[in-house]
Amino acid sequence: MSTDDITGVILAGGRSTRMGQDKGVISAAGKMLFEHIADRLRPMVGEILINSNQNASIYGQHFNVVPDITQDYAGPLAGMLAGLKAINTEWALFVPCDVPSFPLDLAKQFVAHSSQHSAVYARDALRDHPTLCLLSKNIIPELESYLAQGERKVMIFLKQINALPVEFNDPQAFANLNTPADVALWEKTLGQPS
Ligand SMILES: Nc1nc2c(ncn2[C@@H]2O[C@H](COP(=O)(O)OP(=O)(O)OP(=O)(O)O)[C@@H](O)[C@H]2O)c(=O)[nH]1
Repeated sequence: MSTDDITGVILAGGRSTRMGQDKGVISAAGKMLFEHIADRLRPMVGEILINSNQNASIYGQHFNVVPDITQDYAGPLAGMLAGLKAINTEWALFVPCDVPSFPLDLAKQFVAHSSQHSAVYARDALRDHPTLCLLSKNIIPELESYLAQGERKVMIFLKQINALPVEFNDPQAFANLNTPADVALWEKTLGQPS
């Protein structure tokens, strides 16, 4: 599998209630959060899409925007379904808009482990990070039926489809920015422009 076989999908479809405004477009360390994600993602994929349910006029200046198909904020899996249905490649690499220091070798490690699996996801020594995952389009029917049953949990779905966890060493890489305080800390520590 080459980078051209993978579309990067930035997951920015949540409500951002803890942040108080759409996380994807807040400014941090000189750029909007989704731009930090896109810059990191760009070398890993052939094309980038953004899953979002708001601010399409901002995201749309940079990338194609794909809103959720399912109703009522059904969680990140809704964004994954929308992304998988929109891509022109077999594979989608999903990264949330609020994990700006995600591993630089994310796609490389996922691809190295994907030959026997239609789904792989990240974990570190402490926890699973199921919203960072590489999924094949062929899981769409299972995902549709899971969501149609009213189920929402990403990790349970990934287990159900026998997704493979791929371990990464640095838990810091998965720092998740949910609040303005998280953003301020990230800017101070990891987010300084080099
Ligand atoms: N498409 C889509 N993505 C979602 C939804 N809810 C959360 N996400 C995404 O899932 C990832 C983790 O989101 P959370 O931080 O748990 O939820 P959030 O809505 O962004 O923020 P809070 O309202 O503060 O919980 C982010 O990339 C979100 O954009 C949803 O209903 N639809």
